Amino acid sequence: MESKKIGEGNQPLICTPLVGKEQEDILRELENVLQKQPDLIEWRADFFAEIANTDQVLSIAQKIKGRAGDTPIIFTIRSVREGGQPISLTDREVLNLIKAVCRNTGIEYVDYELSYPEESFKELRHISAESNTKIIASYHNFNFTPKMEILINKIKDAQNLKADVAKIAVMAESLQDVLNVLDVTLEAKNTLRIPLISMAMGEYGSITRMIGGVFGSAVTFAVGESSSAPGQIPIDELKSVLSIIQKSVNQK
Ligand SMILES: O=C1C[C@@](O)(C(=O)O)C[C@@H](O)[C@@H]1O
Repeated sequence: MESKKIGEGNQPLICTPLVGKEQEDILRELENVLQKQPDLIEWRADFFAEIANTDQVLSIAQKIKGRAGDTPIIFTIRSVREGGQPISLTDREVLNLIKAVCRNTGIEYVDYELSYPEESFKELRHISAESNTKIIASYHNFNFTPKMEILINKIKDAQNLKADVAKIAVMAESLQDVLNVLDVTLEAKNTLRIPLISMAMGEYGSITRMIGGVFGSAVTFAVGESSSAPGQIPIDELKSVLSIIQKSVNQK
């Protein structure tokens, strides 16, 4: 299978998360998920019980990378501030771990939140450029959908920080929120130099996971085995929806 890159092609890529707590759960989940043939796999390492053990994290990351073959991997440590699991690492330790992943695993993408200081971003940019690891600069709001202007600014920040990909995930509390996320996505598609991954979470938000690609979202997250956020749809169902959309919409 040919390896797909975020932002290439006119179809959104489907990413499935791994959320196991122990090594054996993660590797078993990986086997199941691979059978469903996602375009990308995200390892949500904040779920891993031994995240404070760098050697363990690197060893699992290498195993995931080795087993996934051409399917690119995203390494993510989602902070509690943005809806992740509580972990014992400081922000500095998180940065050091992500740098170690860049240097030692061959993983293609690392997620780094826009809420980290600009200096940390520059440090990561420097290291990840050496290893050719791409940075996804992300913003999450698990409570509500901020004003469109705020979302646009987050996306611009990602580009200004020289991230390779921008990502926004916000909780939709209404259909208007869904429209706003799609509106921002279309605007970014027409004005941004880097690809955007956008989605809304929750019941309403699941609409964006199906049609976000039409408006310019480069990736949509789906359940392979377990969900990592509210509103994610099982990958098989999402694939059916996307193939119908692909047939009926000429995405340029
Ligand atoms: O940022 C995202 C998007 C996400 O929050 C979602 O809503 O699908 C799921 C997370 O695992 C991922 O890191």
